[in-house]
Order: sequence, then C-alpha cells, then structure tokens
Amino acid sequence: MKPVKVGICGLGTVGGGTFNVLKRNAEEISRRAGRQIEVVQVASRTINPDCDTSTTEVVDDVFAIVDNPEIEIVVELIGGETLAKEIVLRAIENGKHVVTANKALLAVHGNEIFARARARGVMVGFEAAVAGGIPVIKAIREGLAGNRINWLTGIINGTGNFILSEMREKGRTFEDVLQEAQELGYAEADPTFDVEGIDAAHKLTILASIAFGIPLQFEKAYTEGITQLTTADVNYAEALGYRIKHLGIARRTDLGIELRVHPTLIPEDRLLANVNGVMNAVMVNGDAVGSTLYYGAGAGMEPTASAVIADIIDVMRSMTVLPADQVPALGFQADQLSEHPILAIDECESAYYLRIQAKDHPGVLAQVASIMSVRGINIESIMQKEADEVDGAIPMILLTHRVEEQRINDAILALEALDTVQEPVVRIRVEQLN
Ligand SMILES: NC(=O)C1=CN([C@@H]2O[C@H](COP(=O)(O)OP(=O)(O)OC[C@H]3O[C@@H](n4cnc5c(N)ncnc54)[C@H](O)[C@@H]3O)[C@@H](O)[C@H]2O)C=CC1
Ligand SMILES: N[C@@H](CC=O)C(=O)O
Ligand code: NA
Repeated sequence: MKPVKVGICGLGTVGGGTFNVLKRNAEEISRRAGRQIEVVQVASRTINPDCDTSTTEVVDDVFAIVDNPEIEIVVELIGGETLAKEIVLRAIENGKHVVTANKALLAVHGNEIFARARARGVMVGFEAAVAGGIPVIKAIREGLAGNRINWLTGIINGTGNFILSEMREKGRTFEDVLQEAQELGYAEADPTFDVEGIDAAHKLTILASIAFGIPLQFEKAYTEGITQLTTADVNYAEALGYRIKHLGIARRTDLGIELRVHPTLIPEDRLLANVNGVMNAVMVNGDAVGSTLYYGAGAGMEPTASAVIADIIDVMRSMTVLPADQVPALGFQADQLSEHPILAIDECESAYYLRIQAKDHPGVLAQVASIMSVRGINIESIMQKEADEVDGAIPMILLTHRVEEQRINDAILALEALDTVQEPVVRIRVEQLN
C-alpha cells in the first residue's frame, strides 16, 4: 500500500518529538498501521535542533501544507488559538484529517471545529491535548464507553506538578523551577497558562465533554492556580497528613456538573498524592467499572509525540470507515450531546482547609466554632500552632466536613470581621478521593 502523506505544522518541542519518533519507529509503526507514514512537508519558524530535516522539505508557510493536495493528514503543533484555528479549519475544508495537541484551541473552539469536521467527513485527533502521553482520551471515549461516568479528577498540568513537587521535596523556589520547566519544554508559550490553572481548565473542559457527553464549555470552568500557595500551608497540610496537589475535578451531581481546577489537599496515602514531577494522573470513576487510574508523563517532547503518533495511526485505520461509523470526536453521537448546567463554584461541594491567623484571646475558639455551627458547617479537626505565632497571631487550622461552598464563603466573611482576625483567611479545598 502507498504511504500515507503527512504534513507537520510546527517543529518545536512536540513537533520535533513527533518527527523523530516517526523516523525512529517507522518500521514498528508500519507493522501496526499496515502502511508507512511519509512526512512530506514540515512548516516551522524555528526548527527543533534535535531534528535532522536534511531529507525533508521544510517550508516557511504553514498554508503550503494545508493546501498541499498530496497531504492527507495535517498535524497542527504550533499552539495558540488564532493561526492554529485557521490551519485546522482550512485543512478540514480541504478535506484533510487533522491531528493536534492544542487543548487551548479545542477547549475554546472545539464545538465549531468538530462540527465542521463532521460536515466534511474528516477526523480530528487530539489525544496529545490532554495529559500528554497518557492515552486518557481513548480510555474514556472507548475503553469506558459502557459506563455512566460519575466523576473524574486528575493532575493534568505537568509544569505545575513539577513546580509543586520540586518546591516540596527540594525546597526550590517557584521561579527557579518554572524556569527549568520552560527549558525542558514542559511549559506553555505563556507559562501563566500553567501556573494559573488555565491549561488544566482547557484539559478538564475536554475531559468533561467526553466523560459526560456535553458540549465544550471552557468559559464556565472555575480556575484557580498555584501562585498563591505558601510554604506554610504546604507544611501545615503535611502535619495533618495531606499533600497539596493542583487538581482538575469534573463531577456529575443532581444539580449539574462541577467543573473546577484548584489546589487541593488530598490524604498523603492516596495514589494521586504521590504523583510527582512532570507526571500526570487521571482517575475516572464509572458506574460499572468503579475507579480507574491513568498515569504517565504529562508533557515533554517524546511522551507527547507518542500520543500524536497514536492519533495519526488511528486516523489511518479509520480513513476507509464511513464517517457515521467513526468514533465521534467527543465519544457521544453529536446529536446526543446534552445541556447539563455547569455549576458555579459557590454551588459546588467540598471539604475545606481554613487557616485563620487569630490573636490569642480567650474565647476566640468559641467564636470560630459558633460561626461555623450557625452555618451548618461541621468541623472535623482544629490544629493550633503556638510555636508559629507572628505579631501575637497564632495560626488556627480547621478542617471541615463537606459543605456547599457558599456557606464557607459566608463563614469566611464572618471570621474576617472578628477583631481578633487580622489577615485574610486562607481557604484550600480538600478531597478524600474515595
Ligand atoms: N510541550 C509540551 O510538553 C506539550 C505541548 N502541547 C501543545 O502542543 C503545541 C505545541 O507546543 P510546543 O511544541 O511545546 O511548542 P513550541 O513553541 O516548542 O513549538 C511551536 C513551533 O511552532 C512554530 N511556529 C510558531 N508560529 C509559527 C508560524 N506562524 N509559522 C510557522 N511556524 C510557527 C515555532 O517556530 C515552533 O517551532 C501547543 O498547542 C501545546 O499546548 C501539548 C502537550 C504537551
Ligand atoms: N504545559 C503543559 C504541556 C502539556 O500539556 C503542561 O505542563 O502540562
Ligand atoms: Na493524552
């Protein structure tokens, strides 16, 4: 059979990894796919220095690939939303299949892109867009297709997890570790996407759509990053037997769907609490299968290339399948996507860690306990660290039972109004993950 002809737009970290692994594993890949893959053109402003492109046609203009009548699969690895969207939509209009690692593009414009691809009868592969090399899209969309998914949660940003792990294990500074993550090619072009939780929210948006069969709704995801975390809270969490991880959580409830990204305390013996460095892990709970866990490298050149190439092979295998019989982009038939409401964060339910810096006056504990009890908030434990007194204020750390967030917000306002409390109350959500 003739080789399938592929064009790669963007030869940076992921593009470079894809180019090299396609070459190195060419024989193994064609044994699987039944045909060879020929990269006929590459378009990139800069070329990954690890790539030998001497025998490949390299062009400047990405549209030379998109409009090349020979090319059957366009691989978009440029990033960003503007040019990438033009590349993907024009490739689709030209009848080409697309493979992309671009979660920002899909979380924001995916509904339109998938609709156009469906109308044109072409496929869009995006395994690399969520949790890098972990085949979690395929696992949920195909492996768990018999289940009603109840919830999923995961560490889905490699840069953020690398930063938190290095800070905790080696005492390194935030800035120092972020710089290393950028040098290693883990971070987004704009690293605030990583540290402010935007990248994780893009990925969570995609995961929630394929788990629950809902349209992509990035604008409704609640997003909180890791930049406000302090070493003090990391240490207090540890003293209580917890680790702080940056989690994406999507949960189906009777009221709607929770879609939230934020730092979270999780018991230190949970598997997710022990996922460190650039590794990602996603736990998915289905009604039939129970809880399942997917673990692996969430970013980096070759792990991400692994997912891009799996998609190219998937496209090759399905090219001759009638569009109506192909696996739908979001795993559910397009006319079966449902409009479950996405809950606002104050409607979501969680347990909470609160750190209250209170003057050590008699009766403070009773005031705090009363504020919580009149709002129906049950306290699980209280820890006071007299040794950590600053300006006469002693940190009082509370763990609560699960409660609707609106009540905690209300309690925090009341706590901050006390004369004895002179700093904003620190609030971190807590999940038991069982
Ligand atoms: N780096 C990683 O570990 C992962 C990245 N991704 C996604 O993969 C995509 C690519 O990311 P990276 O490879 O890290 O980025 P990168 O910055 O290393 O590579 C992007 C490449 O595109 C080229 N490029 C940019 N604008 C261009 C233009 N106008 N014309 C021609 N070439 C242009 C650049 O020269 C560069 O070679 C992004 O969507 C990113 O979110 C997804 C998973 C993991
Ligand atoms: N910047 C992202 C790259 C992979 O998606 C991350 O750090 O996870
Ligand atoms: Na993946």
